[in-house]
Amino acid sequence: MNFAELVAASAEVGSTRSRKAKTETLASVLQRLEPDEIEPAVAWLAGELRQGRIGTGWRTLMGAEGVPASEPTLTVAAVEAVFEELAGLSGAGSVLRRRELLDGLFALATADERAFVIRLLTGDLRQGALLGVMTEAVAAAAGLPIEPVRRAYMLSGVLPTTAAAALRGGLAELAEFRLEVGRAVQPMLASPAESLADALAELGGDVSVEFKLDGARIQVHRNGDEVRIFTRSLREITSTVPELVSLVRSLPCSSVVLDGETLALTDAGRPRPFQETMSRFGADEGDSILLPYFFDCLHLDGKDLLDEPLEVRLEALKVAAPDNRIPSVQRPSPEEAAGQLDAAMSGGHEGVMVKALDGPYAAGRRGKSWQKVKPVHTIDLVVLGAEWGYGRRTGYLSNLHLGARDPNGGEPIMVGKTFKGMTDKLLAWQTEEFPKYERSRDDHTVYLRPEIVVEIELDGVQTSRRYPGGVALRFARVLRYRPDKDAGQADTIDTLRALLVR
Ligand SMILES: Nc1ncnc2c1ncn2[C@@H]1O[C@H](COP(=O)(O)OP(=O)(O)OP(=O)(O)O)[C@@H](O)[C@H]1O
Repeated sequence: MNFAELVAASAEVGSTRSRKAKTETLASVLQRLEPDEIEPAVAWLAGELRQGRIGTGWRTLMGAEGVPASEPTLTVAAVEAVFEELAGLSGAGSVLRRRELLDGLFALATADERAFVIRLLTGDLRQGALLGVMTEAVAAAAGLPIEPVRRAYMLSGVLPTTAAAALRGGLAELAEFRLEVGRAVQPMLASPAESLADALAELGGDVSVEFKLDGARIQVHRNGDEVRIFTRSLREITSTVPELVSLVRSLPCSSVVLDGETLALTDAGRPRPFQETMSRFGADEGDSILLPYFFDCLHLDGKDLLDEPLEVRLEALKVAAPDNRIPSVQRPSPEEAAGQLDAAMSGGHEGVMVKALDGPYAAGRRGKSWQKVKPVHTIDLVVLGAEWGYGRRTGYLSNLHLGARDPNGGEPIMVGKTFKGMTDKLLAWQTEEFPKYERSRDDHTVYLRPEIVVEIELDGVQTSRRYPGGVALRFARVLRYRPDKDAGQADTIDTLRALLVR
């Protein structure tokens, strides 16, 4: 396929708010691709490179000048070949070769194609929010129902691979995706419940009511002595959490996949701040000790359990990790369930999860069979920009512009601003970190690529004429940043609108 067609389709997807129009445009591109072009094209349309980052900063790119081509001649395959070579470069001569490759590519590219390549290589096109729409487009293009595509995506964790399988091999090839010990799957998510009583009323009595610990999600894979640990967004963190690795290695089983939450505790046994847990997911090993609290078992000793009801998975969990389970009660009376919520809150935790005991592990989407009950209302929003502070905050990036996710895969929709809840340390961090995501700036504000997710505590929302989504936050304050989430996992404008009616 001509690269120009893909570039035009990407622009078209970006310029409409309609989910249907986006899906149709994407599906029509997918149908016209050569088999080898499917994977790169799906990645690019979501603003990603299959090769990850390929070391071409702004500076290198801006050096590539000259008159753009007047006629498009590049193909998707030809552009991918250049990216492949760029990704493989290292050592002596690589700077020169990079320059040559980019110059060669730019000489053949039209102005639109150049702009697309630059935005792709700098991460400016990255659109986690588009993944849901893309999954639907893959199903439509392949003429398949959505469920098998979603399931294969959950099992592979990689949409381009899933798309290639769906389009080239249909249902038969999708069915070949299995849970593979060692390869992360998309985690199952929960829906928010209004209250404990509501969750119990909706799910009936056959539930597990578990502490909702305020740590960070982990997915643990063990095959014999080999252990791998992943975050919520499927990033591998095995090397930074040695204490979890050795604990998992000592569990009484030979192969296992566990889902859980990890956190560090104070000497008094209370949870340490979330930031401390997250910092252990970075490069440094830190000095706090992380403990795992498992709540699900997806595989045990050769048997896949994804399609088994939760009750069976919890039995397996009892066998695999008897001493590292999250506190839970099964089939509680309403009083026992309320007692569980009280116990969680007085232990310094976030709330409880109420889970249907007959539900399979349905990943990737927010289902009703897991419901979270949290007395304090928080939402995850995308940082769109920050204004320079004044007075005591002069020189610091302070007032945040906040956006909710567009469920149809468009740019986040601005819903308010806040400069509340920030410590001096956080202000310093924002000032240092935000310019790395800069899209543009004016005298007052640095505008950012929509990638950073922040958890906001709020009193509610109100209707607004000023903001484009028709809703604005009321008394919003920063609770913490969520480096374990990307913009595709932020809360949607619909979630905020639903708060209007409360
Ligand atoms: N017992 C539990 N069962 C499942 N998830 C739990 C449990 N305790 C804590 N969690 C955490 O809660 C999250 C599930 O809530 P949700 O699906 O809303 O994800 P989230 O958006 O990260 O949640 P939140 O923003 O409320 O922390 C999980 O990702 C996990 O990290």
